[in-house]
Amino acid sequence: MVRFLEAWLLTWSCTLSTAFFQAVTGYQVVGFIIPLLVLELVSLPLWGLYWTVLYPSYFTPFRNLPTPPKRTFLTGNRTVVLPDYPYEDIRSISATLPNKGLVRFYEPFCREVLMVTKPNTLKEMLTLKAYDFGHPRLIKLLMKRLTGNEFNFLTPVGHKLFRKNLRPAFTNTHAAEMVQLIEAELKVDHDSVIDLGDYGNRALLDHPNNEFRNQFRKIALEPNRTFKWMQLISHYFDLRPLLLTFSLIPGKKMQVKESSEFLRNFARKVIKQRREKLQRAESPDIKDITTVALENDAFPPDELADHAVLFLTVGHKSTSAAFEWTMFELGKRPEMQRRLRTDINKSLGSASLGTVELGSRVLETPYLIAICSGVIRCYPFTPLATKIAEIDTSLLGEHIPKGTVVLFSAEALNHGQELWGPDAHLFNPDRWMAAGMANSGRASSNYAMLSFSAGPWGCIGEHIARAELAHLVAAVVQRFEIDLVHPETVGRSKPGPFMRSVDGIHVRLKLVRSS
Ligand code: HEM
Repeated sequence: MVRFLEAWLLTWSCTLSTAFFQAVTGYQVVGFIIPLLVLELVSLPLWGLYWTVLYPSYFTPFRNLPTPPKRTFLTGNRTVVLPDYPYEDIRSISATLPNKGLVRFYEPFCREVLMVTKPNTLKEMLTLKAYDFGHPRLIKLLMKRLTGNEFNFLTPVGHKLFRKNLRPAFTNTHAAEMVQLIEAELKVDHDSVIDLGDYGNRALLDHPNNEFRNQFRKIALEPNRTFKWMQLISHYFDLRPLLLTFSLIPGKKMQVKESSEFLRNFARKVIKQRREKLQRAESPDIKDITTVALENDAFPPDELADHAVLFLTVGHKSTSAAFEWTMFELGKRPEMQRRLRTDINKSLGSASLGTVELGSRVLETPYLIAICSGVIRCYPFTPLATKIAEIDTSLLGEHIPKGTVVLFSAEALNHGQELWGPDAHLFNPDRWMAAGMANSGRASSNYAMLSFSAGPWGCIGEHIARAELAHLVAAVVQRFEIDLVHPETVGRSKPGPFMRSVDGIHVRLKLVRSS
C-alpha cells in the first residue's frame, strides 16, 4: 500500500514537471503525458477501492477476525482523523465488539492494525512470545538518539537483574525537598495557586546542577503537534530521508543531540565518582540506582551511563503525571484526604517525612498504597501501546506476518468491566483494602492492570515509581490540605501518547501541620 502511494506520487510529480517544462519552453519533451495522466487518474480510485473494500473483505489475512462494522477511507474505524488516538474509539471497540481477545480495525486511509483485548492474548503477546514483538521504528530511533542505545537493548537476564537491584535503590530525599519547596512558596503567599506538574518535576528531578536541569528540559519536552503528525504520516511513508535532512539543519534537532550527549557525559562523571568512592570503601551519601548497580557490579560503567539517561527520560514525566493525578483525585475528596492523613500519621507517628527517612514505613501505609494503585489504574501514562511483529508469528492461532502492527490499550483494559466489575469506571482505593486484595485490587486477572505493561519488556522502574509516588503523596498530605482550583475542568485529559490533564493541575495548599 505504502509503496504504491509512493510510486503514484512520484509518477505524478514527474508528469507534472514534464508538462510544466513543455508549457514554458514549447519543446515537445515526451508524447505520453496524456496517457500517463489518464493512468494516474484511474489508478488512484482503483487503489482506493482495493484498500477500502476488496482488501478488508477478501484479501486480508485477518479477514476472520472481528472488525467494527462502520469505516470510511479517511478515518478508518476512528471517528476523526487526528494524529492522537481518541481514547473513546479504542474503549468502544474493546467494549462493544464481540471477540475472543484479538480484533482488527482500520486507521485513517485504511491502515490495518490488530488490537489485543483480553488477558489470554495479552499473556501470549507480552510474556510467552515477548521477543516476537518489538517497538515501532520511530520510537527505536528516538530512544537511540536520546540514550545512544536501542530502546529494547536490555536482555531478559538484564531485566531481572535490574528489577532485583532497583527496589533497594530507593531513597525519599526528593519527597523531603519537595515539601521544603512548597513550604517556601507558601511563606510568600498563603493564597498562591501551585502548578503541581512543576513541583512534581522539580521534586523528581532535583539536582544541585542547574545546567543538568536545563539540558534535561530540552529533551523531556512533550511531543508537539508537528511530531505527532509526523508519527502518523510515518505509518504510510518512510520518513527516514526527511529526518536525516532535518538532523543536518542546525537548531532544535541538534539541541536534542547536544542535550542527550551532555546528560550522558554527566552520568559518566557521576558514575566515575561513585565508583572511586566504592573502591576506596567509603559509604556513599545516596543509595541511588547507579550506586546500587555499581555495588552489584551489574553493568560496565559506560553501559550504565546510557541506562541512567534512559531511566531519567522514561521515568520522570510518568511519575510526575501520576503524582498530579493523585492530587487531582484527593483534591476532589476532602474526606479521603482526612482518612489518608490519619493513616499516614498512624504509620509515621510524630516523625516528619521532610526531615527523616522513613522509606519502609511509608510503603507499609495501606490506604496510601491503595490510593496510589487506584491512580495508576485510572490514569495509565501511556494509554495505548504499539508493538510490531519482528518475525512471522501467531496469536490465538492466527498467523501474524512480520511487520504487522499490534496494539493494546492500558486505558481500555484498566477500565474493562469484564475484568474490574460494573464499577470499573470509578476511582475507588478501597478495592485494594479488602483482605488479600492489596496487589490485585479485586481484578480477575494479572493482565487487567497494564499501566506498567507486563512481561519481560514491562516497566523496569515499577517498584521505584510506586515508591516515589507514595513518598511524594505522603509528604504533601501529611502537611497540607489540598484544594483544587477549577475542579470542574481540571480532570479532562488530552488525547495523545501520554495521559496528561488538558489544563494542568493547579491547587491551593493549606498548611495543617508544620515541619
Ligand atoms: C508511574 C510511573 C511509570 C509508568 C506508568 C511507567 C510505564 C512504563 C511502560 C508502560 C513502559 C513500556 C513497556 C513496554 O514497552 O512494553 C515502561 C518502560 C520502561 N520504564 Fe517505566 N513507567 C514509570 C516509571 C518509571 C521509572 C521511575 C523508571 C526508572 C527509574 C522507569 C523505567 C523504565 C524503563 C527503563 C523502561 C524500558 C524497559 C524496556 O523496554 O526495556 N519507568 N514504563
